[in-house]
Amino acid sequence: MVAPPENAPPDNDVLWARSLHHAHDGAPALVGVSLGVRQGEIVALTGPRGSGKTTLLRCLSGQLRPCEGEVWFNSVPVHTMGDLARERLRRDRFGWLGPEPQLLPELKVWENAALPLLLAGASHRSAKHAACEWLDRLDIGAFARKRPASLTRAECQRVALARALVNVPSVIYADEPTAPLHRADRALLLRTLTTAARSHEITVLLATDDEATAAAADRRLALVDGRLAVNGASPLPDTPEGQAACSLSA
Ligand SMILES: Nc1ncnc2c1ncn2[C@@H]1O[C@H](COP(=O)(O)OP(=O)(O)OP(=O)(O)O)[C@@H](O)[C@H]1O
Repeated sequence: MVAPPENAPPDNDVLWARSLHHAHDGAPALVGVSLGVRQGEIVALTGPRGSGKTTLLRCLSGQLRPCEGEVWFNSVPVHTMGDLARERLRRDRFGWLGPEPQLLPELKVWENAALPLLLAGASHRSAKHAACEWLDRLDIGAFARKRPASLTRAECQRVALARALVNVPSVIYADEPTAPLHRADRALLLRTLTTAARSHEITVLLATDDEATAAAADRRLALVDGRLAVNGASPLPDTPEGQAACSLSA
């Protein structure tokens, strides 16, 4: 039997971070953020513009290596992984949904939605089948053979959600996913995301400054100036006590 790594996190958290610090060009964006998230939880990450939400999602998803601190996914250290391993992890186990759909204009809608499966080596036929199922659920199945340029922005955002869900990832990082949408489109996108997450036990980290969007989550975490606040109180200092109290698992 392989011994667990030293200082490994509790194994009941799918995602766990300890004392994350990150600075952009010397300006601090995250200051001692520690958290743990259980499988299947939907957690809203709230806070004003510039409070560090995107930076935290990027560190947790392995897109950005934090200046200091640890990120663990299913008890595997992400912060020490090489670039290739992190890319594979992001492709196979994580989904990303940002405020912009970022679709590839030369690909058809279904190909955009199927991209994570195609990149992972799934057959064309099974990837298309899975992508079209999600597109149907999002009421855009009729556009499967079109190019993104012929869709509205809200429809493109639904394609981006289908792409995030298509390989049924362990974790979806959603960064202000409803920000560019009108109210009805927001509701459909959120409903599909949360329904899919609950039925497939997908963990969701949802960064938002929109109250209605945050209300769809099981729990909230507030970031203020790169620090986590606890229950709306002032952010705790970056001490062992503060880190412990900041843990989402507490
Ligand atoms: N690539 C970057 N280069 C330089 N500074 C950055 C970069 N990304 C973020 N920042 C700065 O880091 C801080 C945190 O930004 P971040 O985008 O993480 O916050 P946010 O809460 O997601 O805000 P927003 O809602 O505006 O995206 C801000 O002061 C921002 O200006």
